[in-house]
Amino acid sequence: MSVAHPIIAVTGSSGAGTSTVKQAFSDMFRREGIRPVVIEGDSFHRYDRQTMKEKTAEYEAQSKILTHFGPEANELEKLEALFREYSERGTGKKRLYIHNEEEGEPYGQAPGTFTPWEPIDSNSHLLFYEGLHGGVVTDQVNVARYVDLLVGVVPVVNLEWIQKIHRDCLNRGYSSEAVVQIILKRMPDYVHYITPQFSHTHINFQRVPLVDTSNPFIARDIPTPDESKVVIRFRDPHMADFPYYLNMLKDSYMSRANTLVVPGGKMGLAMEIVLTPVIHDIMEKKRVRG
Ligand SMILES: Nc1ncnc2c1ncn2[C@@H]1O[C@H](COP(=O)(O)OP(=O)(O)OP(=O)(O)O)[C@@H](O)[C@H]1O
Ligand SMILES: O=C(CO)[C@H](O)[C@H](O)COP(=O)(O)O
Repeated sequence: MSVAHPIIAVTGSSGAGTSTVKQAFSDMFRREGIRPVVIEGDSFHRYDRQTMKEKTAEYEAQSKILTHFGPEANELEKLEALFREYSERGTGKKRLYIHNEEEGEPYGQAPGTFTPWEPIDSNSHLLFYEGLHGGVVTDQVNVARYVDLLVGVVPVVNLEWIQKIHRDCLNRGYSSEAVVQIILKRMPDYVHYITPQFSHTHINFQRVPLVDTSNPFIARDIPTPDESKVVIRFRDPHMADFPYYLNMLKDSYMSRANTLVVPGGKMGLAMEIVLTPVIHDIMEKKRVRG
């Protein structure tokens, strides 16, 4: 945690919608005049796509499993070191993992490769992380302890899978069968390294569909925002101004003392209403400290 160099992290599984939520944050940052340094979680993968394929085969030959959810396929020590360095000095290094042709074009790089490490803007107001491991804690690393605001994005799992299958087939060139195989293979790492993070988060946004998603593997469409609700859970209810939220968000209600439910179509607005005061507070403390 750092008053001078705060870190905001959005953590969630692959297909949860963290990239979509990143857009909501970038709108808030723009409106508030905040200059973030943006870190993508996938840039901390340990291997490029070709090496990952080779390593996966080596693991399988030894009856072991290597997946992008677990510590062996990610440089979690480097992620922790970046968060530590940023929170102490506001400096560090970043790179990108290129998923497809479109992402690679500006860099002249092929899908499945990394851009070179480069120093981050040393005049940023805060670090914003979006990805798989923003709140990870293992025997070796504790990334969560450096994060000033940790937000979980967690659709119920059937919806998460539908979103992943759609995105990977449409934008990343995978077949639906290949995505199902990846989901299956990642399950142990999902349980051990992804879900425990949602106990460290300050706020979770969980999208719950109101249409039948009982067989996510044949679903043709992602349930729309209007076909869903969003459950927003605060670890510390004292950080929440529930009367304000209930007043601002039509048709919202509380389902528990620390939990707000809003219509799915209001997810963006709810994020803005809930998170803008928290971000203001972080920036105000930074300003007062000078
Ligand atoms: N609230 C939402 N309502 C409708 N569709 C959504 C919502 N959030 C995400 N999606 C859809 O789900 C898919 C996955 O979302 P997104 O790419 O943001 O996931 P991600 O968590 O960033 O995945 P990865 O970490 O693998 O990049 C996208 O097709 C996106 O349009
Ligand atoms: O979603 C993921 C992790 O968040 C991807 O599976 C991972 O980044 C590997 O990507 P690719 O299959 O494009 O090489």
